[in-house]
Parts: sequence; C-alpha cells; structure tokens
Amino acid sequence: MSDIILSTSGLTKQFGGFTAVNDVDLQVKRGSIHALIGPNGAGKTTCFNLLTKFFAPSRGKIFYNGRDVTGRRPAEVARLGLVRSFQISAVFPKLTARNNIRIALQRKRGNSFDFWRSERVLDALDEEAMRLIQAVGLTGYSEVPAGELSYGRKRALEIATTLALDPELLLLDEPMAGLGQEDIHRIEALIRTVSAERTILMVEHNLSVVANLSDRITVLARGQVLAEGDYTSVSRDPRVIEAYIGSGDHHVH
Ligand SMILES: Nc1ncnc2c1ncn2[C@@H]1O[C@H](COP(=O)(O)OP(=O)(O)OP(=O)(O)O)[C@@H](O)[C@H]1O
Repeated sequence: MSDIILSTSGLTKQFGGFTAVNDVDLQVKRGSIHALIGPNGAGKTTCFNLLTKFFAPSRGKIFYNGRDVTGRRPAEVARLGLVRSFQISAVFPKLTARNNIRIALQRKRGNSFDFWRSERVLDALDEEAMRLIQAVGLTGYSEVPAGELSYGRKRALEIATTLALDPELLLLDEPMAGLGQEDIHRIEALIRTVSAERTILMVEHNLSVVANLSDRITVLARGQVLAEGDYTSVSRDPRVIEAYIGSGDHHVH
C-alpha cells in the first residue's frame, strides 16, 4: 500500500475569471496530521471543498488511495473512507448526544427495513455510541440535548458523529473556530488521540495548534502552494512570513 493516501495534481478552481486554487499538487502521507494554512483568502476553504467533492475542480485530479476520485460524488468518497467533519449545525440540537451519534452510526450502516426491527442491532449501536461518547470525553453528557452542550462539547460531539463513519482520512475544517482556550486544549488533545488510527487533514487558523499537532504543513497563498514542511521550517520561511504580513494577517509569529 502506498505511503500517500491522498494526492492532487494540478488542482485548479476558477470562479468566473478568478483563480481561487491554482495548480495545487498536494501529497498527504498515510497516518500523518497534515495542515493546510495560509493567510485570509489563500484558497484553503476552496481547496478543502474540492477535496471533499463539494466543488468540482476546473482542472486537475484528486487521487485517494491510488484511485482517481475526481469525478466521484461526495457520498461516494465518504463511503471510500474520506470523510469531512460537518458543521455544528449538522448536529440535531433537540436530540441527546447519544442519539446524535446513533443516527450517525445508522447512516453508516444504511437503513434497511430489517435493521429497524432488530433489537440486537440497536443494542450494538448503543454500545458503539457509548464507546464514541467516551472516546471524545463526553462521558456524563450522553443524555444531554446537543443544543445544551457548551461550544467545545458540541465540537467534540461533532467529531464523534464524524468518527461514527470510521473515516480512514478525516478532513477537519477549522476545528478550533469559535472555541475558547480551554476547549482548544481539549479538542487539540482529542484530535491527537483520534489521529492514532487514521490520517487527518485540517484547515486551521490557530497556528499554535497547527504547530503542536501537524507532522506536515502546506502553506497556500493566492491559491498556490507557497511552502511545505514541518512547522519550524515553514514558519521561518521568508516567503511565508511575507505572505502573512502582506495580507495583514500577523499571526504566523
Ligand atoms: N463561491 C465563490 N465564488 C467566487 N469567489 C470565491 C468563492 N469562494 C471563494 N472565492 C474566492 O476565492 C478566494 C479564496 O477563498 P477561500 O475561502 O478558499 O480562502 P481561505 O484561504 O479559506 O480564506 P479564509 O482564511 O479567509 O477562510 C477568495 O478570494 C474568495 O473571495
């Protein structure tokens, strides 16, 4: 099996005459935590949306486990194991944490008629749901409606519903967005824990989190790959520093 789980070649996305992602060659190593960073407007979110098939590229190809998935639909790549985290709004606020996870687990298995009638399957789902609750540190909150959880716990629940799909490659879109310092530490630890069994690719603005978690970092600027490497090397790269300063986005230091 190849060392590279996900790669792109010449990935390009144009909106009208504007090129948001320009000829990006990306290689994500199996088992790594890989971060996509860059100043505002660099094309990170667009790139993420291309990888998760929310957008079709204007040019270029995406390979997942050696397979060309460029033309595949989002649900298809999700079934192959490439799963994006969903926004918090995708969590049903009135349902308990446990039931939200159960629904995610049911989605993975598919809703066959038999399935609904089998007590045994439902019990197995409950067991699996409780395992995930524990894994993301929500023990004691399983019966709390998702809407009443703190922001950080909602994020943990959202990660749990994504893990319910058992992704081989987990794509996280700004997992720290909107979190306070304490929750950031908690979610950071959670990402490290769940990375043990899978590959993680994340877009993240919080550079201290990126520094702590990432094995490899790709820096985008104006839609192109500007630099690549570990945090020490990219944060010292004069082109990276200049791109952040030029954009008025000073937090690379
Ligand atoms: N649907 C769209 N239509 C037109 N232009 C778009 C669209 N989506 C993104 N863009 C433009 O593409 C560029 C890259 O945007 P993108 O959101 O990918 O950047 P980003 O690196 O994620 O930025 P940020 O850090 O601010 O979230 C921006 O100039 C943006 O205005």
